[in-house]
Amino acid sequence: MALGAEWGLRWLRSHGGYRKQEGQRQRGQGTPIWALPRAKKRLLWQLLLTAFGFLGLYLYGLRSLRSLEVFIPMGICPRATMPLLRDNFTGVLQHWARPEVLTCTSWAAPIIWDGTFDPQIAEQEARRQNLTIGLTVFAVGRYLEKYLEHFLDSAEQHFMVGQSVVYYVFTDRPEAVPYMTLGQGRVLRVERVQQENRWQDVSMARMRTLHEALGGQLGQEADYVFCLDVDQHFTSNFGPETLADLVAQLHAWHYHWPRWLLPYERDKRSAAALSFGEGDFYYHAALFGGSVAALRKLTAHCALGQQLDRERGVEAIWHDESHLNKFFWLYKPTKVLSPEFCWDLKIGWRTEIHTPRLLWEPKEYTLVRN
Ligand SMILES: CC(=O)N[C@H]1[C@@H](OP(=O)(O)OP(=O)(O)OC[C@H]2O[C@@H](n3ccc(=O)[nH]c3=O)[C@H](O)[C@@H]2O)O[C@H](CO)[C@H](O)[C@@H]1O
Ligand SMILES: [Mn+2]
Repeated sequence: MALGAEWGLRWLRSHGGYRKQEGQRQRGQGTPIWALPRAKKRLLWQLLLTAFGFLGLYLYGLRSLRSLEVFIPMGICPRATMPLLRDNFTGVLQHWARPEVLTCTSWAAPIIWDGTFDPQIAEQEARRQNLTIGLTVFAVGRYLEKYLEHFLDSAEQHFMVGQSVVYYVFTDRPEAVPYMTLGQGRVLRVERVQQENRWQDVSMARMRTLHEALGGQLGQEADYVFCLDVDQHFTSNFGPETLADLVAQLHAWHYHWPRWLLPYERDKRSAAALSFGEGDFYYHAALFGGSVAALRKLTAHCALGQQLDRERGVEAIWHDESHLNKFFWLYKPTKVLSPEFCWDLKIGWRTEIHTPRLLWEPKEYTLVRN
């Protein structure tokens, strides 16, 4: 406070000085900076310093403020729940390996963190079950050139390595999909979708398209499916330990936040609305997955909610993500992935993030969005 007052006084003083010098200013137009009167120079410096100060706060201050959120506890698993915690592919989870984070939900679903599961056991189990795993991704408009190749390349290196995988690329320009040499047991199918006028519509239209695909060939050939955004890439092993009937991803920016602060849709007119007592976690729409039957239900629910909103002339704040969050509130995921599975480097370094599996690409909306 005292500092602010001091700053204000100094500013007023120098500003007054400026006014006094007004006449001089007009006479001396075009005067170089070193020849400016003292008061003006002081004002100039103060403006410059303030601008740099705000820039610094914006670039580093907010980030350091954000890094304090790790001290907001995520909660702990009840002791009675711990022995029950199983990964459907690795068996009992070693939740004691990660005491600093939340490893289960209140409905006893595991939250998968690095170190709590054995990836090799999961791989063997998936092979034993002879599974085919689908990976869907949309690359419409400029998202195709910007992200698709890197996304697929990285998936070849890290996504379900050693398993049968079928990629489904949905795009408005199938001919522009880059040619890829795929590993054994992996195929890529390209499906045409229409371009939409707004990027929000491309994002939301995914739910209906996925619903139809899951009812068709994709649903017949895959046992489990993951549906991903294209503006990210795999950086480490993303294997069968992530599989379950209904899989949700904790949003990297919100996993420490108290529930009432989470960016759910609050407008009651929207089908996605959650009131302040509702919601478990904030889930990220850039990654969700599950069995074909569960995903049929999820995509039908979200597509219908979006349709109802359109008819009422409203749009949920985070589009398909808002509807997804409503769905996961009503129908709880059977497995939750820690933010390690879909991390944003912009958040900065955190001890609890051991091995990021997917990384967000830097957001370059002006380049890719309409
Ligand atoms: C940090 C942030 O702001 N996150 C929100 C933002 O995610 P994003 O900023 O990550 O959205 P986005 O631009 O990645 O769009 C979602 C996905 O749709 C596809 N796509 C989208 C537009 C397009 O013209 N072509 C195309 O192919 C593509 O696969 C893309 O990855 O928006 C989403 C949809 O509302 C969610 O609400 C997210 O929470
Ligand atoms: Mn995205």
